[in-house]
Amino acid sequence: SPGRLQDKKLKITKFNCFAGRVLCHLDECGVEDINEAVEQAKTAFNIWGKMSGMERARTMIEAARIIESRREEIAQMEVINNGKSITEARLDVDSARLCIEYFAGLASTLSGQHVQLPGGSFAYTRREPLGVCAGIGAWNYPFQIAAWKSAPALACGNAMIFKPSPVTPVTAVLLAEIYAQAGVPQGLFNVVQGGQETGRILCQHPDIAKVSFTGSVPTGKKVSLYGIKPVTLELGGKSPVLIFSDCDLENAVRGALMANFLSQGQVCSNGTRVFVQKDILPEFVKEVVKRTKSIEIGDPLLETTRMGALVSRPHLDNVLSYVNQAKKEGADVLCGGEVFLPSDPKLKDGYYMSPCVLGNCTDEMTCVKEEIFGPVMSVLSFETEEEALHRANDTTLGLAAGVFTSDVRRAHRVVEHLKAGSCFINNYNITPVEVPFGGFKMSGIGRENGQVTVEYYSQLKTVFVEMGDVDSLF
Ligand SMILES: NC(=O)c1ccc[n+]([C@@H]2O[C@H](COP(=O)([O-])OP(=O)(O)OC[C@H]3O[C@@H](n4cnc5c(N)ncnc54)[C@H](O)[C@@H]3O)[C@@H](O)[C@H]2O)c1
Repeated sequence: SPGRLQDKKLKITKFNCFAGRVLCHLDECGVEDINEAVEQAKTAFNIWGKMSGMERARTMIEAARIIESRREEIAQMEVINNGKSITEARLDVDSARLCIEYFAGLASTLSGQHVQLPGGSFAYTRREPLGVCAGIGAWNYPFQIAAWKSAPALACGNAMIFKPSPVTPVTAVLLAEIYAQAGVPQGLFNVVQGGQETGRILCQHPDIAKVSFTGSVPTGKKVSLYGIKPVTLELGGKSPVLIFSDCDLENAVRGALMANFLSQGQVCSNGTRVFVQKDILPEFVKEVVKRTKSIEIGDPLLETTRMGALVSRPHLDNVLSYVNQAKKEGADVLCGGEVFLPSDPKLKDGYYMSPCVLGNCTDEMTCVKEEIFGPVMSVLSFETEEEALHRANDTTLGLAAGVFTSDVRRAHRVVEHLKAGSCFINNYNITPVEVPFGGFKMSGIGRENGQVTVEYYSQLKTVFVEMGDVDSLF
C-alpha cells in the first residue's frame, strides 16, 4: 500500500542468475532515504551546476578512466548481477565508458543563441540544467543503463538519483563509487534500491525535476502520469527485420542472430519478427537453425560461453511458456526452447534455456505479437516489399527495425516507411553512443545518446535585453 515503506524496511533478495543461489539482501529505500538522497543531490547540484562545462568534463573523463582501469572487475560483477556472458558484459562496460567520454566532450559545447532585435536591442538563450533528475533502470543492461542516463545528466550540470531494477541491484553502486572517486561533489550521483514503490516515491518527489525511465510499456505509462515534469521513456519493442532475397545471405543470417540472441534475447531493440522473402526462406532457415544450435550455453564467466543464464526463475518460466503457446498456436519449434542443464553441477540451479527458432509463424500468433524478452526468434515469410512493410508496421510498438538488401534504393525506401525510431540497414543491434537511440509509438518518448540528448537534460531560458526606453502604452 502507498506509504508502506515509511515505517518498515522491506528486504530485496538478489539471486545469482547463473547458479541460482542467494547473492545478497538489500533494504528497500523509503521516503526518508529518498528525502536524504534528494537533499544531498540538491547541495551537490549547487556546486556542479555552476561549474563550467570544461570543469565538469575533466571529472567525467576521470570517471571514464577509472571504469577502464576496473573494466574486468565491473564486467565480472555484471555477469553475476545479470547472467550475461563475460564477453558481452565487457562490451557493456565499454559502452558505459564511451558514453561518459562522449558527453564529457559535449559538456563544454552547451551554448545558446544570440538574436539581434530592432533598435540595438537583442535577446539571447541560455541552456540551463534542470536540477535533480531521477533515473530508473531495467535489469537487462544494469551498468550501461546507469551510465547512459547519468552521463548526459551530469554533462548538462544536473545531479541524478538512480534506482536500478531490484532484479539487478549491484553494478549501479559501482558507478556511484567511481563518480565519487573521480571527484564529483558528494551525492551528485546517488543510488537508491527498491522496486516499484521506491520508484514511485522517487519519481513523485516534488524536487525531482525530470525522470528518465527504461523499462516496460505498462510501467512507462504509470511514470508518464506522475506529474508535470519532463520524462524520457525507453520502453519495449517487437521489432521487425526484413530480409530480401537480393541480400548478402551470410550477413543477413549473422544479423538475425545478433537481432535475437544477445543478452539471452533480453534486449529491448531485438528484431524478433524476422520476415524472410519466400524464395530464400529454406536456405535462410537452414543456416540460422544450424548456427543457433551451435551457440555455446553455460557458465557466463567462461571465455567460450556465448549465452549465459536468463535473469530470474520467473522470467525463464515466462519465456518457456511463450514457446509452449507458440506450439499450441501452430508454430514449428525448429530448435531449442527448452530448459538447458549445464554439465557443471554448480550451475544446475541456474536459469538456462536453449535458444529457440520458431518457423511457420503467422502475424496473429502470440509469439509474433508480444514482447517475449528471451531467446526466441519468430520467422515469417513474405512475397512483396509492400506486404512486408505493411506487416512490419502493424504493431503498437516502434523501437527498432532492420532491412537486409543489396539494392541501395530499396534499402532507403524501406527505411523511410518503417515506423521505428532506430533503423538498421544491413546490420542490427549496434548502438554507438554518438547516435540517438529511442522509439516511435508506444516504445517511448525522447532519445538517449547523440547530441540531441542534451535537449532532454536541459532547459532553454530566453533573455530579452532592452537597449532603448520602454515604449509604454500607458
Ligand atoms: N528502450 C530501451 O532502451 C529499453 C532498454 C532496456 C529494457 N527495455 C524494456 O524494459 C523491459 C524489461 O525491463 P523490466 O522488466 O525491468 O521493466 P519494468 O517496467 O518491470 O521495471 C523497470 C524499472 O521500473 C521500476 N518500477 C516498477 N514500477 C514502477 C513504478 N510504478 N514507478 C516507478 N518505477 C517503477 C522497476 O523497479 C525497474 O527499476 C522490457 O519491456 C524491455 O523492452 C527498454
